[in-house]
Amino acid sequence: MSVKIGVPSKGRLMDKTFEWFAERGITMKRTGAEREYSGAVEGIEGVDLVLLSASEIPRELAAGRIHMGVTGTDLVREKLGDWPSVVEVVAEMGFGHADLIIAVPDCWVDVETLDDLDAAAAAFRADHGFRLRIATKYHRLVRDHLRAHGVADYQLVDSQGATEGTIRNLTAEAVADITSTGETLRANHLKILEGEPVLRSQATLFASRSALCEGADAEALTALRARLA
Ligand SMILES: Nc1ncnc2c1ncn2[C@@H]1O[C@H](COP(=O)(O)OP(=O)(O)OP(=O)(O)O)[C@@H](O)[C@H]1O
Ligand SMILES: O=P(O)(O)OC[C@H]1O[C@H](OP(=O)(O)OP(=O)(O)O)[C@H](O)[C@@H]1O
Repeated sequence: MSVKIGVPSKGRLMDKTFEWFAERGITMKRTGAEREYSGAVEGIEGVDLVLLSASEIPRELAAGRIHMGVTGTDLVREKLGDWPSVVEVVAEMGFGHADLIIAVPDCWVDVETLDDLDAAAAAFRADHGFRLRIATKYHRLVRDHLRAHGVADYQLVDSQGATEGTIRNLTAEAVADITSTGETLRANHLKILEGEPVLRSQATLFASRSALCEGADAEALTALRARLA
């Protein structure tokens, strides 16, 4: 079986991934019609390109349906429990940098840190009779981070996009989301809590540890690993 590499199917992550492989003598390109998700690999034998949503790449690696895959560290850590036993980090690729942060409205002048958030959450519950809501799609990472910092009196509400808008829409009081330039937070009058982010993420090339991968062409895999080393 050829070696299958999963790559994000569109946008900057795809373009930068293609550039990264090109710098190592491997040409990846989309083929077919403009909207057709088919691709090809040149410059190395026995390697196939699989174009996928970045958020589905962790699951495909875990299942062993792809042997290698490029996606953000954030998505692998969020979607795979005990991720080091499921995938191996082959290379951090030096692009797609983003921080997973927790943010609250600018106007919450008494809330600058996680300790402040904890106090505000207790007061919020006493005032409103329900727990302060934090909108996010990163449930596992945010829950672990808040537990590690002793924040308990909150609830997560799911938001799969436009998360910074949930406060304006009155469906959450705080958000936990990825930021890179900070523009979306500023535009929505939100400020990041002080301290380390929940996670610093970047685009990373992962290899699957799944037994299903054992069928991959060993020669092609060795040649590919050597090229990427
Ligand atoms: N503003 C940003 N700057 C840098 N990296 C970002 C930014 N937003 C998201 N990312 C990163 O890009 C990766 C893909 O995120 P995204 O949520 O867009 O993927 P997706 O849900 O698979 O997209 P789609 O389903 O639309 O194909 C994640 O690892 C994330 O950290
Ligand atoms: O710090 P910034 O540079 O402003 O980037 C941050 C934004 O980028 C991502 O959203 P995306 O554009 O992927 O849309 P989404 O909200 O639908 O996920 C992320 O969820 C933030 O909303």
